[in-house]
Amino acid sequence: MTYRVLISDPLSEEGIKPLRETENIEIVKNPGWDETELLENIDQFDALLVRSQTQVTRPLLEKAARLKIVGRAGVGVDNIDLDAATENGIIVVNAPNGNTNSAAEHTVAMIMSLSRNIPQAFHALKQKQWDRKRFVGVELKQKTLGVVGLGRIGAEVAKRAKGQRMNVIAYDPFLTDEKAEQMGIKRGTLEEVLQAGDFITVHTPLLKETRHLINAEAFELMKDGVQIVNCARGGIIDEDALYDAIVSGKVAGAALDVFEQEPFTEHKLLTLPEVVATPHLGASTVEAQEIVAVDVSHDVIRFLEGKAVRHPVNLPSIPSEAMHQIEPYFYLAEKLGTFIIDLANEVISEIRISYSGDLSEIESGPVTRNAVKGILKRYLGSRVNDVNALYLADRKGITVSESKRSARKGFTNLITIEVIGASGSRKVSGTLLNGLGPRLVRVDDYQVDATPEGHMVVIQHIDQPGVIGRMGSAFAEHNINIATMQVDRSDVGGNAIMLLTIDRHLEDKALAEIALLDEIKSVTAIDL
Ligand SMILES: NC(=O)C1=CN([C@@H]2O[C@H](COP(=O)(O)OP(=O)(O)OC[C@H]3O[C@@H](n4cnc5c(N)ncnc54)[C@H](O)[C@@H]3O)[C@@H](O)[C@H]2O)C=CC1
Ligand SMILES: O=C(O)C(=O)COP(=O)(O)O
Repeated sequence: MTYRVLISDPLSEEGIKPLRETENIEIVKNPGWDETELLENIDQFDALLVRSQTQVTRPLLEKAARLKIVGRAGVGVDNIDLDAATENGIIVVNAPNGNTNSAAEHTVAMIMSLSRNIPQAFHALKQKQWDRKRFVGVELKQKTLGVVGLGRIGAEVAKRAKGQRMNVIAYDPFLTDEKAEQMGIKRGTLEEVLQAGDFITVHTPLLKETRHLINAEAFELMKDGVQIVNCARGGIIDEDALYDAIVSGKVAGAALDVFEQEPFTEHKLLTLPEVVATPHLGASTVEAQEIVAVDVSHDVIRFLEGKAVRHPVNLPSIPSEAMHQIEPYFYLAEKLGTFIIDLANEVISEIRISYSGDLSEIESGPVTRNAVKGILKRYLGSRVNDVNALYLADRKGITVSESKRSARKGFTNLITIEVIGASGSRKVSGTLLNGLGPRLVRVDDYQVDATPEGHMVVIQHIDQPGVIGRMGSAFAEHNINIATMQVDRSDVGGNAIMLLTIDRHLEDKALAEIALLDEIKSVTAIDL
């Protein structure tokens, strides 16, 4: 199968080498499509790689019938409708580390441009004006830099500011006193940071909570003559409020790399001499572009090869060590899920998944998603995957719960999936046997031992002499070879179960005839 990858923004050619070197990947790079053409063509692609320009909207994602993954070669994913991606089972990955250094360096360049009026002075000189008085600057030494958002980039900016002998005060909901002390900076509330900064730089993502975080009231709190830097996202600062604050003289200068609407050629802030700006260049270095493109290419390859991605945005990120531990259970969980929904054979309202033994200590979320995927596949086909399994279960009104028990129950690891429908509860348990792979070990309360794959049949019957023989003959009559057979019973002469693996699918006609035999209570064919 050939995977088709669309690259719709300028990505480093060097950086996408891993994709070019992977067999079965066909790349369409920068075809120059406008929004309508992109919408018309998106259904031909399995993967879409973007930077910040392409707007990955709900209509686009809903049209993208083949799309499995969106790779953002950079950090901010505010140009991607994450809810729509999740609902449509499309994983979004980004490259969060590759451009940190470049964005931090750009921020420092912006702070220094502001403090020494470099862009304005250069512009005047180009206009043949040798004007030294107008461009007297201020030193950074002993000034205070207020950092709002001390994540990867904010922290790098803080370190560099310390190199300029600035005092740094930062606000981030995750910043602890210990971390601040370690970095030699001060921790403050948002208000304290706004009040203390001679320069204020924002480094948060653009979220509902951070939209217009720096607004008219925030400017009111600031020192007169404060200078503002935004190399994070347009929209964190209210541009109208910034314009007013500059015109009123409250803000002495602003350096902006990002804007509420991009791209543009006319902007009212750019009419002000106090504003210096770049067209979203924070990550635009040869080095950063190569790293982010390599990172995102590797994640796309990993995903298309069925491996866990390193930087998921719409799935919880699992450290690779933990992933290594749980990945072997994905297959087992999915098969158990499909097995139990076929056995239950009715609309269910609840899924209970329990983990025992070693599994009680694992990060079980991804395993649960695979179990739910196995169940929902029977309702929803290939539309369901790890990304949307829980969302789709919720939308179908099915509750999913997890429990953990450290008791071993005879197995070092055991997953039990119970589904509950109108006629009651059905459950199945499976384990991963060291060196032997996945095993189905319990169906309802009966002990079995089978590999959960291929064609299986579950027969509920009465424990009486001759049933096993008659069953063998019945399958032989339909020319179906029985590969394995497991039998267990509740008590002598009571209810019993037979679990067969057979060499081909059991057709409805044969199943109906077998089900008519005496002592047989039910026959269920399960194809895993
Ligand atoms: N101009 C450019 O070309 C580039 C811009 N960026 C942007 O820079 C920003 C920061 O990127 P990273 O440092 O990599 O992200 P990050 O995720 O490492 O850091 C963001 C920090 O913001 C904090 N935060 C969230 N809400 C907050 C709030 N209400 N108040 C204060 N702090 C809050 C988070 O706790 C986190 O520590 C993002 O918006 C990203 O899109 C990133 C790279 C290049
Ligand atoms: O990584 C980010 O968040 C950026 O803003 C960089 O954007 P870009 O890839 O240069 O369009």
